[in-house]
Amino acid sequence: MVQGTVNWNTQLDKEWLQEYVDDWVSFYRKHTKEGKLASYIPILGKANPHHLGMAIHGKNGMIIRSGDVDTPFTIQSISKVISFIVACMERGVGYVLDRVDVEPTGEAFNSIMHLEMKSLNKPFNPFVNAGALTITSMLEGDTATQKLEPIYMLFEKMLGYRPSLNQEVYQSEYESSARNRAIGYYLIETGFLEEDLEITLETYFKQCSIEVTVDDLAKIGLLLACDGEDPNTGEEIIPRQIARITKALMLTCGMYDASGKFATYVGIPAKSGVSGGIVAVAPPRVRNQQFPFIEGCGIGVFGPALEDRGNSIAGIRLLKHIASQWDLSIF
Ligand SMILES: NC(=O)CC[C@H](N)C(=O)O
Repeated sequence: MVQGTVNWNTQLDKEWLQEYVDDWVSFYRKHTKEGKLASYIPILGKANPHHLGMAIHGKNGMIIRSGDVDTPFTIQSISKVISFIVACMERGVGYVLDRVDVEPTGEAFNSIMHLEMKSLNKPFNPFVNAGALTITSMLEGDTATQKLEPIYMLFEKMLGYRPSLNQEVYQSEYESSARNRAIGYYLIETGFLEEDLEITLETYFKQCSIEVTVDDLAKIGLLLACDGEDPNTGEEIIPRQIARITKALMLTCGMYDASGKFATYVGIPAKSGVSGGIVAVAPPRVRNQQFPFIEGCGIGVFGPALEDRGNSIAGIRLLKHIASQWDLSIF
């Protein structure tokens, strides 16, 4: 990366950054060949495995988009970030964290084995399925529609529009739900589920089936980079304490059992989903003023070919490259 007195704010800077990012995206697109589509939800297995797209939204208003940015995809596990935030806003942080822990598992997101093996005091964290189902079960309301409404309202505030549900993906998840049901029954038996299992699963599968784009993820990332304050108006959309806990959880548990490696080699909070999305949060940095997006940015990535942990294979490598080029690590 060329350094010097560049302030990375002008049109020329933008063109320059755009060229770099286009090169990186087309280079890492080749890595999609090494990944596999998630097929345990049959419809996700129909995505184009060679897609790779990225959007970066900076606090300074700069937006860089590259690759397959116009393909919508379902948000999947990234919705666990939103349901966690909504649950904390509705019930209070204390209530939520009394019932779901904040520890990484080192196991797959949908592992059942670890629930019993590690003598469950409470589900390990809000981003593994056991924790996410518990969180969804505590959302206010008696029906899935009522529970989802505050989630949609938060999306609307963050994105500037109300995203829609992909009915086909919802149906596909519903029809292949044996493992999530098994986790749900375990949560009933251990007393963690606060709502009827059918309503919880309907809400959970619907929150996972909300359709977004890389720009939407980048906006969510930017809002978290700004500790929950709208970067344009300064309005508090997510209380600061909740935004900060969310980022800590993303860093420690957001990339499933690859979270340690992601924290080590990329060094920013992120959350992925099995449809191939990743939202990453680059908070403002105080050092190295010569780098772009020094005031902070949100990054949205989409690349449906996954590595064996369930994260976008090309997406992770692309983020690792950008983080090292632009010195994004928070450490
Ligand atoms: N990791 C994911 O994105 C998983 C979400 C998916 N809906 C599931 O529950 O299995």
